[in-house]
Amino acid sequence: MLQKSETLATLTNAGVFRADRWLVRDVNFSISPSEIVTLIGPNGSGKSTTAKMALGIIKPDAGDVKRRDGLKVAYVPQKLAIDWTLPLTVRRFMRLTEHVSASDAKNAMISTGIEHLENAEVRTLSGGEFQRVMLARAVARKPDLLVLDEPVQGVDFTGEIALYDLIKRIRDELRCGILLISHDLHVVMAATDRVICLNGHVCCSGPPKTVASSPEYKALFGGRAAPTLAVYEHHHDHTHLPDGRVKHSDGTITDSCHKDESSSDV
Ligand SMILES: Nc1ncnc2c1ncn2[C@@H]1O[C@H](COP(=O)(O)OP(=O)(O)OP(=O)(O)O)[C@@H](O)[C@H]1O
Repeated sequence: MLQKSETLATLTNAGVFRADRWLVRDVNFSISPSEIVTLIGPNGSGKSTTAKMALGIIKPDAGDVKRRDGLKVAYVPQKLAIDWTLPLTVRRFMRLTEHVSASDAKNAMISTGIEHLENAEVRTLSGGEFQRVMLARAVARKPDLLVLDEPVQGVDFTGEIALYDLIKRIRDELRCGILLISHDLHVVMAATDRVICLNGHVCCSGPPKTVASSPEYKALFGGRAAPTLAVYEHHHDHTHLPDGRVKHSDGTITDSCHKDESSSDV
């Protein structure tokens, strides 16, 4: 277990093996209080699997995952299995399955701007409203680590910026670490401290490049968002074999995704 003053979660060479293959392998990163880390990568690259390791939902088959002692986590998954034929108000949904006080639920609704939806039926909400309700529900738990899997799905561009602004504000208010998952390079994003690019393993990681000078982005996201908007460019030019080795676009196979680090050409 990590001590109170240390990082919230640390993954060291962590990997998950299922159905005769590594879903992710050799994942190394940590997340600290008040830090926003974004996992990006194509579909099926292991973003959700990695986040679930950080949360403790999945145990690593290789390497190690350490979480701070007593860490309180909240997770907004990509999909929710809820029977929407049942009538359910936002107020009830906020406290369903969680030990959340009425006042914490109310405060979370206020801080996420959904107070006016308190008596609305969940099944009638728009995509963007539902995302906010999900976020409010997670915030009400006052987590140390908040994991949001594709938080902007179904949200338009203007709504995306508002949602990212909100995520940043939540980080400032709760001083929690936030692990975001996105497969969309174009929305990597106004408030990210660090980007981790996954493709079965960590391809690269670091602070996102600022694209404040790009007129297309300014036009899309507006002057206020442009200075903090970032994009991370990366080309996935290799695939991962079931045994963990890497096949490059020229057909060579090595142990590492960066060819110059290892070469066992076949
Ligand atoms: N329990 C499991 N058994 C076998 N394969 C699995 C299991 N869970 C996930 N996978 C596979 O592992 C890969 C990574 O899945 P994961 O959900 O982590 O990807 P992702 O990067 O979050 O994808 P997306 O962007 O599509 O949400 C996928 O190919 C998926 O089909």
